[in-house]
Amino acid sequence: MSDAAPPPVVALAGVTKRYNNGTLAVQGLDLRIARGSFNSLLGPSGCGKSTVLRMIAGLEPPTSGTVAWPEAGRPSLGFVFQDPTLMPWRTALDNVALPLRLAHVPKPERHRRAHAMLALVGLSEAAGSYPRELSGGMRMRVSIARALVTEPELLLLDEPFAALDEITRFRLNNDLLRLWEARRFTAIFVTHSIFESVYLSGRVVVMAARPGRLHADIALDAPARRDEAFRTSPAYAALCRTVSDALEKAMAA
Ligand SMILES: Nc1ncnc2c1ncn2[C@@H]1O[C@H](COP(=O)(O)OP(=O)(O)OP(=O)(O)O)[C@@H](O)[C@H]1O
Repeated sequence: MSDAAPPPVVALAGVTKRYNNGTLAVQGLDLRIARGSFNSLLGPSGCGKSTVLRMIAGLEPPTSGTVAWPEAGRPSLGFVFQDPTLMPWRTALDNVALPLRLAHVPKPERHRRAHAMLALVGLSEAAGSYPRELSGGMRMRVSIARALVTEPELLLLDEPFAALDEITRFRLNNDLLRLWEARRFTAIFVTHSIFESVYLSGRVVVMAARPGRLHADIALDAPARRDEAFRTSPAYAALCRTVSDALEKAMAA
């Protein structure tokens, strides 16, 4: 047995992104993401968080530097956006089943898997409902179920809960954690919220803006199980203070 750390799922090395209009969105970013970890990217508006996520997803090429998959090649990916982007003319079940349909999974099998995912996000009752009949939180649950139905190894989430009220957001934070505990996908979660990043992640990567760069990389020594008791604990408050201090420095940097 070797003591060497396992290779990361994804490794960004010296990644710079300059858009065609000249905006230097990200400069010289080095980032390694461990398998099965839950990571948040936190930073002020415009610091390049979404750009980093899009480069990892392969939706945007870096201008220089590399995005490499050292482990076993590029894993399967799921992407959750801030807007649930559901098809209004399809039921919740059919929206969740869509990636399986695109992958030519036979109908009985895709319905079985879509039903199982809807059950996992607590929406069994809503399988036959259309998006307009669902609340914002329910629509986001459908969107998460759709991203997870193919059982991706890497889940990328770009401020998925930003448009939701705080109570729904807290509930969905818990849902996401329970899904992560059950499935142990690798997660990279973009957020503006210190509280959310600390609640969800084992690691918070704080970015600074203009140009977007890594400012601080904070490992969170928090209980294995995050729940409402953790949210109201002194340990949580102390971790939020640590991350808040780092963010304040990032904004002044
Ligand atoms: N397609 C694009 N073309 C040109 N500039 C872009 C493009 N996408 C993003 N930018 C610019 O790149 C910078 C980083 O944007 P990005 O959306 O990655 O930041 P962010 O940290 O995710 O911001 P926010 O938190 O506000 O969503 C910003 O200055 C933005 O205006």
